Amino acid sequence: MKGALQAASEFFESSPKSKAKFISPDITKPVRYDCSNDGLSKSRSLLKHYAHPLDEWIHFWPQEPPSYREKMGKYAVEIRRVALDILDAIFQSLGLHQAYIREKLEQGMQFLAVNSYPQSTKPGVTVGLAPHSDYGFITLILPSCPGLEVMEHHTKSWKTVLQPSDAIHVHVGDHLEVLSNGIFRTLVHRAVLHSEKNRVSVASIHGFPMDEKVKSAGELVDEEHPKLYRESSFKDFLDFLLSRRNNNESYIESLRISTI
Ligand SMILES: O=C(O)CCC(=O)C(=O)O
Ligand SMILES: [Fe+2]
Repeated sequence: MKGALQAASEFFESSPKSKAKFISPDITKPVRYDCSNDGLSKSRSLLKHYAHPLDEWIHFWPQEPPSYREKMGKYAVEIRRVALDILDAIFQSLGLHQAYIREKLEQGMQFLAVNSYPQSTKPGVTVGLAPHSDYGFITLILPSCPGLEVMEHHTKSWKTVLQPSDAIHVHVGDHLEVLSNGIFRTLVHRAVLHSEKNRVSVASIHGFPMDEKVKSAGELVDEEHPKLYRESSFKDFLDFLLSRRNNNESYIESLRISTI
């Protein structure tokens, strides 16, 4: 965990030229650096890269700092193991057929969002990353210091996530809401700037393979519990992002089946 945070900080501190290599308007790129700070990223630089299967993607990752691939690669493998264990427990709690889901997760997507936020220069709350929910089943976040806030479901108010050292924060994403047919709810969250220091975080997002549709599990749909969401894949999610540009609809809202 220390190695991942160190690799993240050193990447953002590396020369503008070495980071610029990864800048691309194409959001489907397996590695992409974005420091444009508009829309979602109010004040954040982002390095996003695919991480599973590691052998397929690691040679696209940054080589600056020289230890980046080794440190972030080690973290990616370990955090995926934790994520799959947590997902196993979640699916078990829902009474779902494990083998099918396990198999899809084995081949599934993992990507890392490596984030960097400057220290806040103004007093009061300054948002670095605007409110959003994540697309996958679960997200595991490793931050260098506090700054994450989550929208509590029942009060609709922001709660600061306490950040004991060496702790990983885990939250539910859109596709777990779909798969569980609304039993697990996606979590809206945002990142605020720290008043005294720069902050980095590494978010690891886990889902099914790129083209695999996620739908509400058959075991959780019956006459009393109608299907609440349309099925979709990671690819559909990317298409949604590309087509959305002009409105603020969230992905999960776009999947909801109207009951009226
Ligand atoms: O920096 C954080 O704590 C949150 C990052 C995040 O929400 C994301 O990368 O999707
Ligand atoms: Fe997020």
